[in-house]
Amino acid sequence: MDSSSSSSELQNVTHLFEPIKLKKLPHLTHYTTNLQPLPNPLDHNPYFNTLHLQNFYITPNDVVLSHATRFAYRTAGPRNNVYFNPSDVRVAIVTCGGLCPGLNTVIRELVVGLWNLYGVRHIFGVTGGYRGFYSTQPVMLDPSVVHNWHNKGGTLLQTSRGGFDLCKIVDAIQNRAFNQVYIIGGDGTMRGAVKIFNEIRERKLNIAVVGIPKTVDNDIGIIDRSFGFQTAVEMAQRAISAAHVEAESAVNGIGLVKLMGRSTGHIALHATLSSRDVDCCLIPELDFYLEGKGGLFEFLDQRLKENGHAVLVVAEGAGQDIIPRTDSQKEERDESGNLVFLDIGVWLKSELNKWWDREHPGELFTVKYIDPTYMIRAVHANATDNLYCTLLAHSAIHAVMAGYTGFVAGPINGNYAYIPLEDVACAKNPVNTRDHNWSWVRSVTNQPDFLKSY
Ligand SMILES: Nc1ncnc2c1ncn2[C@@H]1O[C@H](COP(=O)(O)OP(=O)(O)O)[C@@H](O)[C@H]1O
Ligand SMILES: O=P(O)(O)OC[C@H]1O[C@](O)(COP(=O)(O)O)[C@@H](O)[C@@H]1O
Ligand SMILES: [Mg+2]
Repeated sequence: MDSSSSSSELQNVTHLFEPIKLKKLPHLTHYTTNLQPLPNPLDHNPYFNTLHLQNFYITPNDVVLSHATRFAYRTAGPRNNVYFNPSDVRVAIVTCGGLCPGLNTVIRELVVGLWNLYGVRHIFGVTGGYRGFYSTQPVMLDPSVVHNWHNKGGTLLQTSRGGFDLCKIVDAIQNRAFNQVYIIGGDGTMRGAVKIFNEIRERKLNIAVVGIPKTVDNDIGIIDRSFGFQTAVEMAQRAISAAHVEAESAVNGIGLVKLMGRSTGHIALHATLSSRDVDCCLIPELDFYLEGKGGLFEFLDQRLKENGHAVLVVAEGAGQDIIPRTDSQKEERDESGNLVFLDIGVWLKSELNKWWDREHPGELFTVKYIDPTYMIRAVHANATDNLYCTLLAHSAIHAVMAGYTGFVAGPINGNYAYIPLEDVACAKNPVNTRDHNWSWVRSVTNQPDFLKSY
């Protein structure tokens, strides 16, 4: 008899059955009147034989579970009924914040999906980020305009930071008679999107607002990961590989790579784990120090003695507290209000050189500093990210056509779901330096824990 099925082996798992709460999604019918459900136009789409495909439409019983939070979310996909007549739909698509591989794919798939799946014909791109709503003319988009956009990096709609003027944005949405607004952006953008959604709800307008989370840093919570992240990690690995070659080819060579990661070190962590050439990975979530017992210099000294070279990866937001700043530098912000960082890579390189001259005067030593910052995000998405972008765009379209609003589409435990916009705007996604992933990094690098023992 299989011992795993013996009753003596069974364990009490009642904690698995604690109640799970379903996250409610805002729907246009919650605050507007005279909206009637219509049959889904997919019923007559030659490519989707909805009558013969079993369980084609998602029902209210279909949910995606988040094991971490014990919440259930509505499953993404087409619904039986829609709340927009395709011929009345006027779509606005906007990209905001920094670049991320896959932005153009999402735009392309929104346009093609709306056009081919639902027969929507009035689709516009708002150019240059949030400010574009009130400062530029929207551009008309159709499948012929966007057909090859998935092969291009950046955003062909252009983007920007700052320029968020709630009243002007919602007035412009109203004046241009947009009734579906697709907002692609990061954490800052999602906070703006919540305000736009609330204002539209306040004005009782029949306009759906959806957020499509974009962040190369992977700093948005709840969803499994953001699109473009895998592509960025792949590009980061190339920089690490070059740093390794440079370090190995020098006497006492250090290869230093600075990677993106404003407040989270996911790119640095994943590139470190997948490259295996890294001796130490420094991220914003982990305080570190240079001098003394357990510090970075002591560790590198040892590595150079053992291996003759070392590779150091640092996320841009790491160590910002230990770089000396002038009073004006402490106040400096970008247009969106994000603190302007000092260059941790440049500072570390200079401190490393000073340390070596002090401790090992006259001995050969080289630091090769590689800053691939924009190279890792200014590329088109790889195959996995392109597929992800496509599913995201289609998920967003199905829910908006079904009348949902104030939500974000994204994968949870590998399943596409709809999440209230407000939840996503508040959810950060820091690297947990107390979990097994970080222990794994340390076991790969053997780097210090930087916990001072005195
Ligand atoms: N709290 C906020 N409320 C309203 N708009 C915001 C907020 N934070 C950022 N934004 C706007 O969102 C856009 C993108 O924000 P930013 O932080 O630059 O990039 P990201 O969305 O990629 O994090 C900018 O136009 C910015 O003005
Ligand atoms: O020079 P820019 O365009 O402001 O972008 C730099 C920033 O963009 C980021 O990739 C994050 O951008 P988002 O906040 O737009 O996701 C950070 O890693 C970096 O600090
Ligand atoms: Mg951001």
